[in-house]
Amino acid sequence: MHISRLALDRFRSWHQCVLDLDPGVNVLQGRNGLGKTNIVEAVEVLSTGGSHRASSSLPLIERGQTSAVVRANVEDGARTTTYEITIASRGANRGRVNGGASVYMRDIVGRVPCVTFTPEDQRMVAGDPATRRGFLDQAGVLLSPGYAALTQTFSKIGRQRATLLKQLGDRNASGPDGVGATMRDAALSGLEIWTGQFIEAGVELTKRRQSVVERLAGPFARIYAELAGDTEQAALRYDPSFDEVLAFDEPGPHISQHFQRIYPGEVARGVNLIGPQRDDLALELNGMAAREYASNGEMWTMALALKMALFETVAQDTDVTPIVILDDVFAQLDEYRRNQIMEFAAGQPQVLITVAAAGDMPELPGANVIDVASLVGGDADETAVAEDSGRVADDADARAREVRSAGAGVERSDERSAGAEVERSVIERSGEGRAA
Ligand SMILES: Nc1ncnc2c1ncn2[C@@H]1O[C@H](COP(=O)(O)OP(=O)(O)OP(=O)(O)O)[C@@H](O)[C@H]1O
Repeated sequence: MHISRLALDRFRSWHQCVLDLDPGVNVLQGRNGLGKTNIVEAVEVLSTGGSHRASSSLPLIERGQTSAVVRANVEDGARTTTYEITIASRGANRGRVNGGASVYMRDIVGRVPCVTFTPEDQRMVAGDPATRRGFLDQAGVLLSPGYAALTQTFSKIGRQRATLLKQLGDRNASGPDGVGATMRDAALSGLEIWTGQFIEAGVELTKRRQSVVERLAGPFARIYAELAGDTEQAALRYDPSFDEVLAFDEPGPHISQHFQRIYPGEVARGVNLIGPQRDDLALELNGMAAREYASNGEMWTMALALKMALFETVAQDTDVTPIVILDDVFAQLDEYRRNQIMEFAAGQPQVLITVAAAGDMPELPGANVIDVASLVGGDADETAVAEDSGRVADDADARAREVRSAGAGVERSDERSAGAEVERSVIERSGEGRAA
């Protein structure tokens, strides 16, 4: 599987951009700040519904705009499929396949798997649990069908429950009176219902994550040993907040009792004190917590092994080899580490590399080198648009090319003009939350 054409509208710094990609190695080359990472980030979002450098949709949308669109023509054997996602500042993110019916974006993600390697990957070992949860969620989307929908449901329930906890805390602070007591009773019975739903969705999410970690743990330990030498032993373990799920066949009643014990604390702070939003991954080296024990180099190797384990597991479990993204790894990593990555990436069906200076790049014979500066701007003819939709583009800032997603795929304006598709899919939003 590989992406043959990628089109971005209003995605981060790109107002419009279309680029053709080859199977094998593609190098996106251009000076700092040109938008190279933004391009590969769009692929990551299409693939996993999330980005390693944004925790919400908003930063992904061009400043001042209300939505961004990413489209990709994906080649698989003789078949071309066009995937499109619309990221909205308000309302649900949407998706379409081959210009068909609008669906939730969460129903599209996972179909074009990619694994991204960045110099910041080391943070998965040394950083805070949220970074590791981000990785776990991306792995879940790629390895566990329906995972994105489950995390969305869980987040929604979590927000509702936290709102009730805050309300109860406010009432406690202002002291009970006649009206306050009635409202407090209503909030309490609401809390009981939301707690039940929170436990149900949380247990399901915990089980999914447990299964994902179990699948990654073996390859991770093996790959680490291969990279670092057999004497070092790395291990990956899931450290769930609902640890009752690991201990009991029927964890629900035990978690419920746990919630009763922590009720005063939750009301005082107005937050959900336990649940998958507090999960972590334990990364160990020779039986010790890697965060406190491993050297910088060892942490890097662990992060690399973790990403490679994800790549290998996705390829085996889904029969689709993920696209490999190497974002900025050449400028920021030493030669030994660059070589480790390149050895792994060489020969994969598609590799996207970003690089600022040509001198930072190793010899890559046969690579498709894309000058990113040539995608920025464009002359007046290139910004011409949309005749058949009756829309005349008056977008003086249009910096690149008009694109269109339809059954026939993502097309340049010089192949077929259009534009109304983008607006249409934005309109087809439901009132749901903004995550994937
Ligand atoms: N939502 C947004 N709207 C508009 N511009 C944005 C948005 N998010 C990021 N940018 C801009 O995108 C640019 C950074 O793009 P990107 O990180 O892709 O650069 P790069 O080419 O990878 O650079 P480097 O080589 O330094 O890593 C910055 O100028 C930033 O201000």
